[in-house]
Amino acid sequence: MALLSTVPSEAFAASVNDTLEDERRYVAMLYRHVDKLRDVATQRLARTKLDNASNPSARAERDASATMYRERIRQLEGIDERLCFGRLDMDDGERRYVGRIGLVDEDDQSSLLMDWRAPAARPYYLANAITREGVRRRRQLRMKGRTVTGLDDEILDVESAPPDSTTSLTNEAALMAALTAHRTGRMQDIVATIQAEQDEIIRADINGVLVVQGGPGTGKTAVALHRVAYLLYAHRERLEKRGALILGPNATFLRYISQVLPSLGETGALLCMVGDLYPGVVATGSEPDEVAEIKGRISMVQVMANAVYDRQETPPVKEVLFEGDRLRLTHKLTANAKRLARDTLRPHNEARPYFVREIIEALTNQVASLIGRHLLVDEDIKQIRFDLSRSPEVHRALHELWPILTPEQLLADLYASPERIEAATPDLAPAERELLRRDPSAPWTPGDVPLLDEAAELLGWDDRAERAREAAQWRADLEYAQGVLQILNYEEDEIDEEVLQATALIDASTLADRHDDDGYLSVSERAATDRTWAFGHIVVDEAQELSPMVWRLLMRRSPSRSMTVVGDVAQTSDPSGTTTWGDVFAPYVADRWRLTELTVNYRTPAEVMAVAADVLAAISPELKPPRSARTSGITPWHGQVESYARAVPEAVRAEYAAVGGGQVAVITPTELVHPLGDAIRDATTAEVVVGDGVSLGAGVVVLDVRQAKGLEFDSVLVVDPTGIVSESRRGLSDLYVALTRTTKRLGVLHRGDLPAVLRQLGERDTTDLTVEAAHDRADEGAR
Ligand SMILES: Nc1ncnc2c1ncn2[C@@H]1O[C@H](COP(=O)(O)OP(=O)(O)OP(=O)(O)O)[C@@H](O)[C@H]1O
Repeated sequence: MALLSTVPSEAFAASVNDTLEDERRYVAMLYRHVDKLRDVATQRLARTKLDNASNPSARAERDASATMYRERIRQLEGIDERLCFGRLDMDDGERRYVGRIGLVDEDDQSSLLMDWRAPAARPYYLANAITREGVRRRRQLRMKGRTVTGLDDEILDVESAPPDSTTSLTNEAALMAALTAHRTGRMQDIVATIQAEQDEIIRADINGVLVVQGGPGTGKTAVALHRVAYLLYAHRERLEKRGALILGPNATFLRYISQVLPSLGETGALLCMVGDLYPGVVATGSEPDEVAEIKGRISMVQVMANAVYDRQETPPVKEVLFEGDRLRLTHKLTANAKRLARDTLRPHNEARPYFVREIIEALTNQVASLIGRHLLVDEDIKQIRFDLSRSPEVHRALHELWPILTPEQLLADLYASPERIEAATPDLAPAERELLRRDPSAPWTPGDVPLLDEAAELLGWDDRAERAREAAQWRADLEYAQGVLQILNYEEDEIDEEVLQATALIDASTLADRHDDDGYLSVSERAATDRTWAFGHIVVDEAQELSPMVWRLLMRRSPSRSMTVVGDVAQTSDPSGTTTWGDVFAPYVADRWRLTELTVNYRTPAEVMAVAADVLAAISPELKPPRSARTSGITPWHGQVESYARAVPEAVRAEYAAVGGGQVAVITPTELVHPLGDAIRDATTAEVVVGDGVSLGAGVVVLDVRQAKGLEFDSVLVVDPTGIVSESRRGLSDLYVALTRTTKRLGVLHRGDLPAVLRQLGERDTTDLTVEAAHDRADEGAR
């Protein structure tokens, strides 16, 4: 992809000025249109709220309408910023304004604004001087709030361009402005500057598994999110019914990307991490890598099957007391009942009635023999059978022989018992078995989620109705609370979700009968509460990190195998993750998956990428680094220091001053995150946040590599590279991730020798660092 400059001449700039007013008028008209649409939706919402629906179905209808109007208002608010960002002038004189949503003139149905996803808007991203696609001029509108502040024109038809105009092939001016802007802690959409190789992926066929491999900063996440917006537009009916799932690596990352889809006018996708994929379980626990690695192995499928098998017991003999008689279930009897139940090929809980029926039949025969069969008529036998099936002793025996199990119970019992672990894991070494042991009171971890899912399949566990009821209740609680807060005169956008939840506790029982129908749950809400939900499309980000067991779970949620999988096999940190895409998909789609690559790094400047390339070569000489879209003119540096506690806060102060209002990240081994965070807090006036769940807008954040996955900052200080490399089995990949989080500046601080792979860093005198920091402090004092 060529990235050429647009350098407007004076004559060209003058003509731009002439038209600026016209564009301002046009865009103002578009905003008036949007305001009108929003007013209509607001009025309809108000009217719907007044509707005193008298029966459950009318209430469900009212709530569904209210949800629809609220979504519409949210959509129109989301697209307000840079509503219109470009214009195409076609050869035949047609003008197409391109923006976030489509708007039409109500009188003549002509297009006022074309949705960026419409086929007719595509030349905006693809046309160049060689393949013009009928475009004569492409115009970028620069906006501040709702006002057009400038124009960038590209004349694609050289013949008709002003004689001294510069012809360029791409939107480089706008692209570079976007790439060098300060990071805010929230990912921005790229709708105005999507590049051709990205556009191909965004609009690729929805069917099948599409793998997008790309180095750091190549826009994989951005492309994946814009692809969801595109698919929601192009296949709205399918995705409205089945929903779209976006899976990301951690909560911080999900918050980081959470604004992108709303800014594209889409709110209908479900954002999750692996820990959320088993409804009803909050998998927030953590565990050592080696435990997670065992749980992620595909051999756990057999382990779970063994664990279930182990719960179907056949003791040598089982005695059951019934009305004073001691009945005997011999091994042969229970084994026979077990075989019959298993032969049904049903999951454990569903096969149980067959087992129970056999056992009750066997016990009925015994009781009949004890009384004397010749004395009994059919009615008596029926009565005995009935009494046995009501007997607590019989129930107890049946429970011991073939218990009804929930997935949580199966897994908790397994982890709690060395004997059960041994029985289920014949192929594990004793030390590995020991690693699986866990206290039943410990919280579930993301590694447990696919095992619970596997267990649910094996057990035939179905709690959809219960989950749906819970979700309906939750939604009802929130809406009630919202109502209360509005009575108290809060504006809707001042109400944060935690306050809502607290207020929701006021009167849960009133709510229960106000919303006794769950028919108005949105698709995402229904999908989130249903373990067996089949999504219309699944997007997986940082996909290299997923274990084989998680892939198995995801394939269950995508029977149509409609997936977009984005990742970089060079950035794999998780010991269960993958370094070869073929290995992931072969079991599910053989070789029927498509691989596409992104090759340009939009985040990391060339100076930093040159350093990271050596690390990449050390991971695997076959891996090629992406090409940086720009240089920064800033040399990445390293400094050897005696004490991190002293040097890091000074370096942070210097970097914070250097990025002037931007964001600085310290990326360091996990054990240093909190100690360094504390030391930095005392040394800077900036807001400093530390560790997971970071507030994304803070000036300084301190993270380990996993927490920094997928994020980016104006300046990155990597502290203790040797510690990062030795911290995990894939330490070099972690170092590669850490180095490539910066959009501008990179510094590396180390106590011992600099790792050889970082030899391209320019050496920096650390006394100089202290002097610079002191200088900044003096400056601040002067201000
Ligand atoms: N066409 C584009 N126009 C403007 N900005 C872009 C474009 N493509 C990518 N970017 C920006 O480049 C940065 C990196 O993008 P993104 O985070 O999607 O990359 P990634 O491939 O997912 O990176 P990583 O694998 O390192 O997490 C983001 O700030 C993104 O907005």
